[in-house]
Amino acid sequence: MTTGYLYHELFGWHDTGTNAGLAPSDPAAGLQPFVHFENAETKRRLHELIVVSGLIDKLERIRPVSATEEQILRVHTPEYLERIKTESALPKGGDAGDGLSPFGRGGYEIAALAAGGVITAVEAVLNGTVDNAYALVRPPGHHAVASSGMGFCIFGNLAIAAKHAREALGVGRIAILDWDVHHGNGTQSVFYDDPDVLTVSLHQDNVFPPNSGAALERGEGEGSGYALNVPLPPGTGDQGYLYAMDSVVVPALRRFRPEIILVASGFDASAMDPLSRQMVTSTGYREMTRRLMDVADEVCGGRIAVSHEGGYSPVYVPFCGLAVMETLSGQPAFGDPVLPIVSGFAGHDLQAHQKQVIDEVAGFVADIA
Ligand SMILES: O=C(CCC1CCCC1)NO
Ligand SMILES: [Zn+2]
Repeated sequence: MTTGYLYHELFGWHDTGTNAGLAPSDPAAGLQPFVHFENAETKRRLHELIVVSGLIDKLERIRPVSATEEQILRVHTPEYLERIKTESALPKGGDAGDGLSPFGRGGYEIAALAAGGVITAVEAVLNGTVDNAYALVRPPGHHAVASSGMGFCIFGNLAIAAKHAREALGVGRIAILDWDVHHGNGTQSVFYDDPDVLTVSLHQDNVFPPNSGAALERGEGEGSGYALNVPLPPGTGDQGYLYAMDSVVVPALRRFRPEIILVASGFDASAMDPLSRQMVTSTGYREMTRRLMDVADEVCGGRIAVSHEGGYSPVYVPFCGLAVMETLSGQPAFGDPVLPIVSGFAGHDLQAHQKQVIDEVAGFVADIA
């Protein structure tokens, strides 16, 4: 098993400042400066654990190539691209559009490298250089829509890569699984009317974006039935996520039979994340990856390309990310010292109210032709 791995130190230089990802500091309102939730630390710590654990020696290092304007414009409007480039040239940078997604000077070049990194990883899987790949990129991308960034995202990294695969490389059907704890609204919006791109999002119910990712968001026009959303109740743990994999994701992929599976891999569903209330452990991520690989072996020669999204626990993102990459590469577990704590939490078993939500969405899978 050859697993590609892509990381670049420039991703750690994406400057999101000290507005905590909430609002600019405002002493009168009691808002103190605080590092942005989306900062370099969790990604850098994951990269360093990959190195220190020795897993790096079992991975095929892939060097990112920046996305071209033409590639970015397959998803984003010219006006949006020009605004990002203009603000990126300013001494203090700018914001992708919602006031929560700042970037420093040169932010455009780093965001283009992130999008291009995912393209590079997808190309390596499609051309057989590697069997599967993990692109540890930053800034994230799954919230970005055509005319704006949002939710810490600037460009729709995975959407741009999927468009490239289809329009430049002639790939037919593509499935995109989003297990970031927040709804993959941006990716979904790009392909909402496209029956050749299946988007499946497993997320905590109505966290971000607000009022986004309901079970009845199923696509539109020709794409009706090719968007699946599983809005999981807060507190869902490993067994709830694995039941969603077994009941919705795997059956949908079997019916859809993509030529490659892309994954928006956030670790903010983990049991130690500050921006959500789920309880997934490294074992949960390991098992989710295992199930995905098994169905990928069945339907698309094992072709999987993963793009890093959210995840804000400096302590636990590293171990969750390592578990995914160990599984992708077929390597033994290095160990997770946090696991005894989080796996002991009550509520990891599948709960009736979680099963009810998942079973409702499972009923939609039959509409995939
Ligand atoms: O991890 C994220 C960012 C979510 C935050 C954006 C504003 C409040 C929650 N999206 O996947
Ligand atoms: Zn997220």
